[in-house]
Amino acid sequence: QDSKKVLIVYYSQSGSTQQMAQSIYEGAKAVEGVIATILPIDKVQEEMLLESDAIIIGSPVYNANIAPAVMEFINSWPFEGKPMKNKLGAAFSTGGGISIGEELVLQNLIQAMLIQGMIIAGGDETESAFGASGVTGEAPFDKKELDEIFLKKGYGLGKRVAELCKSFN
Ligand SMILES: Cc1cc2nc3c(=O)[nH]c(=O)nc-3n(C[C@H](O)[C@H](O)[C@H](O)COP(=O)(O)O)c2cc1C
Repeated sequence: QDSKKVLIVYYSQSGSTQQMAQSIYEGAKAVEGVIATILPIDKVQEEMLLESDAIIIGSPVYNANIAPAVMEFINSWPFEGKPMKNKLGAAFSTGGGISIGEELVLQNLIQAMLIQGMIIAGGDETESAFGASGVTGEAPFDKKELDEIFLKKGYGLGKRVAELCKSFN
């Protein structure tokens, strides 16, 4: 059986969503027989999307919405013939404050992937049921590094998606 390919893609202006992406990558690559790749959205080529078995997408919260660059990225995906259908998808986000958009962004990313016909997975715990999200600007989480509590959700999401990928044929 060929190795399964998990692609982790993100947009990040100030590095927090990138930190979350990195923890997801660590979780995914810990699974044997899975090739994990991590890339900012502007480096993703269509061919990479098409050859991936799973795509995990991350966006910062911008005015309680997906960052426009991430939405543009998803809007650019091929749709004719639904080539993304039945790929596994998952979402992550970081937001400045608690409950001012993180969850909305996860939901919107999930909905966009469902339009593409993808199969959606959440994280490995109830606390990451819609994907992995983290708070970056409100106390006590207003530190340079993303808090361990959020990085752990990211790791668990990456690992779960990679394991699910392996169990799919
Ligand atoms: C234009 C703009 C709008 C934002 N709107 C929100 C918001 O509505 N809710 C929120 O929680 N954070 C908001 N933030 C904060 C970012 O989501 C937060 O700092 C995030 O962690 C940045 O991710 P990055 O470091 O990967 O760029 C906003 C930031 C910017 C630049």
